[in-house]
Amino acid sequence: MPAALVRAFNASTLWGLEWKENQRDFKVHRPFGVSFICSHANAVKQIVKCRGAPGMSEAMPTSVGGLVMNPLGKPMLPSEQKVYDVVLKQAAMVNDVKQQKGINVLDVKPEIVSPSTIELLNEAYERCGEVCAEYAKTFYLGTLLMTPDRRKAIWAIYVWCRRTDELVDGPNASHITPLALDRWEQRLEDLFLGRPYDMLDAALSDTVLKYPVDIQPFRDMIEGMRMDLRKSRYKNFNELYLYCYYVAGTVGLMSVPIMGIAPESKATTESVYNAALALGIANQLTNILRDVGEDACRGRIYLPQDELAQFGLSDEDIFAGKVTDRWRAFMKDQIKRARMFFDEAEKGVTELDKASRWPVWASLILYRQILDAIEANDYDNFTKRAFVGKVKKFLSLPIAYTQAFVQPVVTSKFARAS
Ligand SMILES: CC(C)=CCC/C(C)=C/CC/C(C)=C/CC/C(C)=C/[C@@H]1[C@@H](COP(=O)(O)OP(=O)(O)O)[C@]1(C)CC/C=C(\C)CC/C=C(\C)CCC=C(C)C
Ligand SMILES: [Mn+2]
Repeated sequence: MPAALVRAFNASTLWGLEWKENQRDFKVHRPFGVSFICSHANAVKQIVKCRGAPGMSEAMPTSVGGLVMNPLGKPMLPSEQKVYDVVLKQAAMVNDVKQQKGINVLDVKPEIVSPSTIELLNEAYERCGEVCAEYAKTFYLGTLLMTPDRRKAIWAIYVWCRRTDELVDGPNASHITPLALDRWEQRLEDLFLGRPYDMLDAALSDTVLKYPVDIQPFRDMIEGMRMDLRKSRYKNFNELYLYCYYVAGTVGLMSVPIMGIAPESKATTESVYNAALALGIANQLTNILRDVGEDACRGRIYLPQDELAQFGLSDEDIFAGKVTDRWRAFMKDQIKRARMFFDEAEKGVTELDKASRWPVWASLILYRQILDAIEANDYDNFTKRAFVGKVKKFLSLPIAYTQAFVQPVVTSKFARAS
């Protein structure tokens, strides 16, 4: 348990727990600044009491025997706690504005721009759509199921993410220095202030003006790229989780304000953000498992080193690229974990605005099938690239539709087997 601070609080009720430096007592924060010091046992009682209150999310971390547990029922890793703080801040921001203004902040703000600007912006959005279609057919397919306004906003976010990733993965990657990433971050700050540098930035600048999108996940994605520049090994899942948050969990947080939360949803805002975060993490873990061979060719191993060792595997085995029983057993474990994050994400999709559920289900089901494809390749992710064929892709659309609009009778297992 970190000495400084363990927080397991619900931002909407403002109940909180602080682990005191003496490692014995907790400070319990209550709404309106009333707080008190109490023993560990009492603090656990308090937090259990607070979680039992109506409207509390099941996705919230719980405290068991002094350990903060994650939604998967495992003790929370330090990086999970750090990321969870971001989720709470994102959700608290939305809740604050909602309370102050008494409006649904996830509604689109009206456009107040001249016709010529609208024309230029439309062109910029069109270009973003073309880039998305060119680089990511599956995501593009998902965006076609969205309302036109949301589709444009997601294209703009997609393009910014893709350009950010290209800085460290693209053809000029070998020339990219931390300074270049600092400049990219300055450009980001500028576009959030309404000062876009180019057309594609202008589309995002317009999007963040219209939707309540916070800058923090964007900054964090750049941080992920910095991490990619300085690191090619991950000691354990704690380190890998943080990387996955930076480069992919952030996409989930960026997308929620666009997708919108259903006005009739009873879930807490943070539980929806948490599910979106889980979808990003699940996607990235899947990406990593699909690309083991490709990444190894670039000298990169995005797998927890301690878990590899537990299965008697080392870097040399990855570079040798032989599918052995040890490798299969290791992969089974990794796939199981990725699926747990997909399952966690599922809980949040139903809470999204009705019009957004279909595309999100579609992308979830499609991405999850890559894990099935790795299994079908007998875990050979060294020489074979797992992919979902066109027929399966199109068959996923009605399944996603059923999940989104009909009573959700299709379970994750059924969707996987399709
Ligand atoms: C409540 C709830 C479940 C809400 C849904 C929230 C939501 C829409 C989440 C989306 C999560 C998502 C799509 C994450 C993307 C993860 C990802 C693929 C990250 C990639 C990182 C780096 O990986 P790597 O370098 O190993 O991979 P490549 O070989 O380079 O591909 C990224 C490349 C970072 C950049 C991410 C993107 C370019 C994708 C951004 C996608 C969107 C904005 C589209 C989201 C749209 C739909 C329809 C889900
Ligand atoms: Mn990449």
